[in-house]
Amino acid sequence: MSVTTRIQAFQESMQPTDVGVPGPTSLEMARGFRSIRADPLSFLVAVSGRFGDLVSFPVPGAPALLLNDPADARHVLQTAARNWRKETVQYAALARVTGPGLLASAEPSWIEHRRLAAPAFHHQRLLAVSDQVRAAARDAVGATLDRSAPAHGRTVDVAALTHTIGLDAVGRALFSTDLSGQAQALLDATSDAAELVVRLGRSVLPTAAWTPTRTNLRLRSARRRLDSGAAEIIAQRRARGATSTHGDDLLGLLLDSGMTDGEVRDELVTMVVAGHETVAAGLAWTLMLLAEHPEAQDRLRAELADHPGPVTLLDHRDQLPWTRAVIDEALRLFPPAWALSRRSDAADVIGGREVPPGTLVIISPWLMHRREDPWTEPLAFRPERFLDSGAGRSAYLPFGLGPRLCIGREFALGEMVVVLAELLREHRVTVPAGWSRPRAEAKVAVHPRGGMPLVVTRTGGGPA
Ligand code: HEM
Repeated sequence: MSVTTRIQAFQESMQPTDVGVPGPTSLEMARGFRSIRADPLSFLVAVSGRFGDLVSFPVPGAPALLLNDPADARHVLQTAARNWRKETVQYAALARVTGPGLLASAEPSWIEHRRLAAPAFHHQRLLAVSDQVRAAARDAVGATLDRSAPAHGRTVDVAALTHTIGLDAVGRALFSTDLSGQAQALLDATSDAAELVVRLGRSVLPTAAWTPTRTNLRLRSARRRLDSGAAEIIAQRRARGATSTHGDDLLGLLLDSGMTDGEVRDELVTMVVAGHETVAAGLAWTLMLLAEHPEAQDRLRAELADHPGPVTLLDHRDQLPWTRAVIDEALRLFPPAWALSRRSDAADVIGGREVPPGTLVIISPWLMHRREDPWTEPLAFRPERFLDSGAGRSAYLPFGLGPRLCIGREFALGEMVVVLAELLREHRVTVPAGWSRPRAEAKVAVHPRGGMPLVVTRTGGGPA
């Protein structure tokens, strides 16, 4: 190929592919670059308001589309899932921390690891670890609030509290390990890694992992710290020895599966990253909504009073329907996973348009959950929506859809119910004087910027 032909081919590959879908121009994107980066959630809301359910972004090469029609999302994530893989910048960035673990893997062989891990999330196992999750919640609530929540109330950053519980619950339930010795180091390393992953996922030019940029160096340091945490957990378990098996928790299943230590490490770090930040953020927003809606909180406390026995990770929709509806509605308004991305292997039809191989799509639960159809008054907090017929469920995907649906869904929902029960049975949360909501910041999870300061008051049990 001549130099001129090569230059022409390069120039063509740098042109956006027009598939006849409206969207912002390159100039608009360039002008809005800083604000888009600072607040991608508002950007997504603005472009879908302006261009509708299918929006095209002016990127070089194959099309990049934002899909906000529930039927299109279902097509990509479920019906045609085989054609839409996780081969995207976001997942490549995540894989720099987690390796090709379950969450980031774009390979069809992901299914083998999913099958190996699945028994750790089966119903029987979740029932068995309910005590551990309850203990994680009780210990953290006790340590934070017994000191600091007198009868007249005290302001507490509940986001920090839910982070501690989230990490401890993963450690106890999935690895039968007390992570408290390395909790701060793991929390710091995962939050550093998460921040850097987001930065890499949003950067315009991909940087090779070996280039000594500041981000790469910091990422390497976070990864080293996570590696050493994971290595310690694996070594401790191996040191216990195995009679016939290493145990029936997730770590035992992985060690018995014949995976290499490197592969076990990837799954372990995946579960730490995917399993604590999301639940912690979801709980912090749930507590905020309950503090803003005291009547909903009183109803929840009354429901708990009618159910004095220990709460398990399962059966809460029957036993504590209001509590569960509150969680469902909080995950609608503040879905921790705010954007899912996929790339097509082969040509397909999306929203009636033919799209070529290599098309990137972004599906945002944050946007989908704010659609006026089917959600009436979508910004209002109304847990009742989830008590009845299931209206709106087609546009509800806090845990994704299809074969890549969150493996930790039942664990996460159960953990959230357990934590609310442990905290709110004997405490009330209210908003501090001069309250304004923390900004929703889109990192790996949508989390409250600067924490979630709420006033926690001891009630001594029963509705406040
Ligand atoms: C409220 C809490 C949680 C939310 C909102 C959430 C959300 C999600 C979503 C949306 C996906 C699909 C991503 C995609 O399709 O691109 C996902 C996948 C995943 N989640 Fe969760 N998650 C939560 C809790 C957890 C927990 C507690 C764990 C583990 C302990 C976990 C582990 C995973 C894993 C391993 C995957 C990848 C599954 C696969 O591809 O086979 N998540 N999660």
